[in-house]
Amino acid sequence: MTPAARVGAAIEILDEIFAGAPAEKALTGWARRSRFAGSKDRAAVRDHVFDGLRQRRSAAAVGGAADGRGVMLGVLRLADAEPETLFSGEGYAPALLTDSEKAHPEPAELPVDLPDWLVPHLRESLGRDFEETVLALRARAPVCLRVNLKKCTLAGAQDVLRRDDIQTEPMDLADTALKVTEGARRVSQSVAYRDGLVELQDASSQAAIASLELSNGLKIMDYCAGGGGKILAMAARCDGRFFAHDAHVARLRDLPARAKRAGVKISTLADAEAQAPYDLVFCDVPCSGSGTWRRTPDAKWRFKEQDLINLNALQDEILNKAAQLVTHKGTLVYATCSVLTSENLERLSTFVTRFPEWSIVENRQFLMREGGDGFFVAKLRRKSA
Ligand SMILES: C[S@@+](CC[C@H](N)C(=O)[O-])C[C@H]1O[C@@H](n2cnc3c(N)ncnc32)[C@H](O)[C@@H]1O
Repeated sequence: MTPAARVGAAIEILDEIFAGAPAEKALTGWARRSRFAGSKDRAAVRDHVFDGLRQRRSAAAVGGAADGRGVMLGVLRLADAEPETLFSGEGYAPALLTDSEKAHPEPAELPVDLPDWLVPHLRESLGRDFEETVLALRARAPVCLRVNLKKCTLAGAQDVLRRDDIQTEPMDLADTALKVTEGARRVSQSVAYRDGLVELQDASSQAAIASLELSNGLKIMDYCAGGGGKILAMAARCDGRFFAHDAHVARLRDLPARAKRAGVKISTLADAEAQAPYDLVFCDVPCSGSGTWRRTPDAKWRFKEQDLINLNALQDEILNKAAQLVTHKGTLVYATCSVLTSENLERLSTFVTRFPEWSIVENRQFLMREGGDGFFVAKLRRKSA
């Protein structure tokens, strides 16, 4: 496909998404209909579509219309690309720019790329960091790897990755984190990945796990384990007994293979109580994902006020249940990939008000300016411990 045809495809897909289709479904549907598109074409089209979703409002303001064409035109202008060469009207390229598109004035100020109802929530949660976070949400997220210290050093992993033409650099945020600077799409086929030397994991999550200062011999439960990213990171940092649970058991299905690759043992449990109590219960609760909206920009436009209310109730319920699984002197960890106070400190103050025997020992909000995703982590212990 020509660069212009890729832009044309992105316009078509964005229109489907704006009409209500989920982004992944629209992208897969297009790929199925477009057998001529190779893997590089699919990746380029996906990048355009995700740029359009991240910058939906600002790009529409710059492009002069809120449809796929206006948004793509705006995305290109915001990136200082030359849309005239791509909107050529030739072959599968978008139609030539109209006079009014060409003359569309630059807006004095770019709108915030968030649904209106969310703006005050985010402004209140982030205070002085609001503007910077809004800007960060417009940009692509870095691809980060976690080096498995049980198998190799950072430098050793970099060497093995280099042999597969994957270039990386260490990140300040976490002692295990590498940022991929070249060859990101080759990671999942690389020797380093296949042999369990590295896993894909955002640097803030890695830093959150490092902050737990885990010691050998602990019995640890990852209560909302999903694919198991957090328990794998914990198991790589100490020797202990590791358990993973998820309300949706099917989400744990990849974990045995990932654990094997990493050279660690993790038992999956449908009933978390079966092996309770635990020295540490980690709750990576379901959340808005606001700290990761650079990676899943469709999610921020779909997220509704009622979703936040429902999530807050679920977050409270999970904390209440998980607390009962912790040994008397043990630690309860609460984490989200969100920057919204209502999902973070507010949940913890609701919890300690209801259960005053617990107190918050430590908490940290990671922001995108530190190099990783937005992420929140807090440690709680019983006052009598
Ligand atoms: C943020 S995700 C976890 C991601 C995972 N820790 C990782 O690093 O890949 C939240 C998980 O909580 C699970 N979940 C939802 N409700 C739950 C509940 N009541 N109890 C336990 N897990 C729950 C979801 O199925 C989902 O997999």
